[in-house]
Amino acid sequence: MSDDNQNSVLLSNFYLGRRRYRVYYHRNLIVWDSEKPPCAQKTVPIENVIAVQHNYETSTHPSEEPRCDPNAFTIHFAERGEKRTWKYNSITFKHSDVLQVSSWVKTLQNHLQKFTGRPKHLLLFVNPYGGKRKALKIFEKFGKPLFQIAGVDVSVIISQRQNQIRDIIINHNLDNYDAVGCVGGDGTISELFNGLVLKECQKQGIDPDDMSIDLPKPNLPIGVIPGGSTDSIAYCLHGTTDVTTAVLHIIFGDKTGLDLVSVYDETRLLRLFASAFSYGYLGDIAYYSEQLRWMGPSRYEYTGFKRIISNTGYKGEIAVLSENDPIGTKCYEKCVRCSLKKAEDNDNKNEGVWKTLKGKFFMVTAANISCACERSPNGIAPYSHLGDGNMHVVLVRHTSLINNLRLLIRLTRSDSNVDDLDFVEIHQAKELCFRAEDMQSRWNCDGEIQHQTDVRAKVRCQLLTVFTRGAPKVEQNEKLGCCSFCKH
Ligand SMILES: Nc1ncnc2c1ncn2[C@@H]1O[C@H](COP(=O)(O)OP(=O)(O)OP(=O)(O)O)[C@@H](O)[C@H]1O
Repeated sequence: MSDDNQNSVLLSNFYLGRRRYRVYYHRNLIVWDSEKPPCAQKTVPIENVIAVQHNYETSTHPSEEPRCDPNAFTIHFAERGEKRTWKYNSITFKHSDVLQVSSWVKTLQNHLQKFTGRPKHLLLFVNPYGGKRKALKIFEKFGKPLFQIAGVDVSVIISQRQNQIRDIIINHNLDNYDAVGCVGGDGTISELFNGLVLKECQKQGIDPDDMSIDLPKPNLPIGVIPGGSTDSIAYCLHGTTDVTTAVLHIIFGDKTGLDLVSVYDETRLLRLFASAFSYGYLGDIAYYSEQLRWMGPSRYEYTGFKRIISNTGYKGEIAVLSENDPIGTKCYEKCVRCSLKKAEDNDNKNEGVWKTLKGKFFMVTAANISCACERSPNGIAPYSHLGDGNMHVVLVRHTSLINNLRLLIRLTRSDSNVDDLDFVEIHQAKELCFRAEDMQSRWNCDGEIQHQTDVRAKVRCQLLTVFTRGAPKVEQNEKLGCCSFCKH
């Protein structure tokens, strides 16, 4: 914001119904307080304002265009709700002097134009198949009205098959859009960013199968609106799976860098993931639950229970490339660790030391983010950051059924982690290499099944730009979790 905007002052008395309010705008804050008791003051930073509009009078006949009411204007804004959410609110002020009204509207609209990162033309993919199959309803009810108020022109594409979103992104010209987004779960988001990175590779003539090459950064930011079953990526980005919060995060236009991890077999790039890449228990859940999709999200509880009872261990060898970076802080809004990485302008030169670990594992998980979700409020890797250039490799040794249950109970609680269990090891890594021995499981890659077992993976620091203001810190007395088995 320029100094001009910082210093400009507006002060007027407006009416809200019959009550008179003193309203002023100074230093990017809109403040109103009632003149008579009960006194109530409200402050809205301009960055939380969605739109400022003249009011329209309802026409008396359907053929008549609604007429502008020159004596009233509305401020549409966002404010903090419960449990890390944002909610929408609005206030309409009236004044007998039309000049007062138009001066406020003009000034505030001018100030809003300074937020140049706010998207104007959004291409939004809706997956009608994921989660409880309500993604379209979610968009119609929570997304569309807010985007309309904010003046975001949204083009909606409803996906009709698996991988269609990825194919559309790769094969169509997206020059008319300044952002892309989706309503869906982790698999839908994965299609979106896999498509964007491959498109950029095509454009720049880069071979995506060459692991030693830096992958190009897509130039379109992405918006993530939860509409799947687990919605772990949305939860980690926004701190909640509340849809209104996700939509407001797109409208605000604030962005952050998200690491992606590219996974290869011997010859080619298999896929990029943003959340978790998991072998053994969670790989089996992805594989067996896909056949029970008709059950909705509860398929994960059902398959999870069956797999835990079977307590299968898988032998394998894993090598991790680690730098001597300390683990121990959580990733919240305005994360210092992630912003330092951004400033370093990471060039993916992965220096560090390779460590090799062998054994029989109940589960091997590479977590690019904490993988928290509604059912696992801390996630399997609570200290994994959105954009610090590292993944956390969580190794769960094959052990007793009781220990597996201890692990799962810990995962579902908001007051405990898994890192102090003696059969769990966590390694911070920039690269990993896995080789399966004898009996083989599958990999679960952001919820999608990957059948190749012997793989290599490499973190691509802040390859993706996503709309979010980040997840605020959880208050001590806030309860976010429930108790059921979790997919991640
Ligand atoms: N019209 C469609 N018909 C069938 N599959 C589709 C369609 N559109 C998208 N898909 C596929 O649906 C799969 C599931 O989507 P998604 O991952 O978003 O939901 P989910 O698995 O319920 O949620 P989560 O991954 O958060 O647990 C993805 O693999 C996606 O490619």
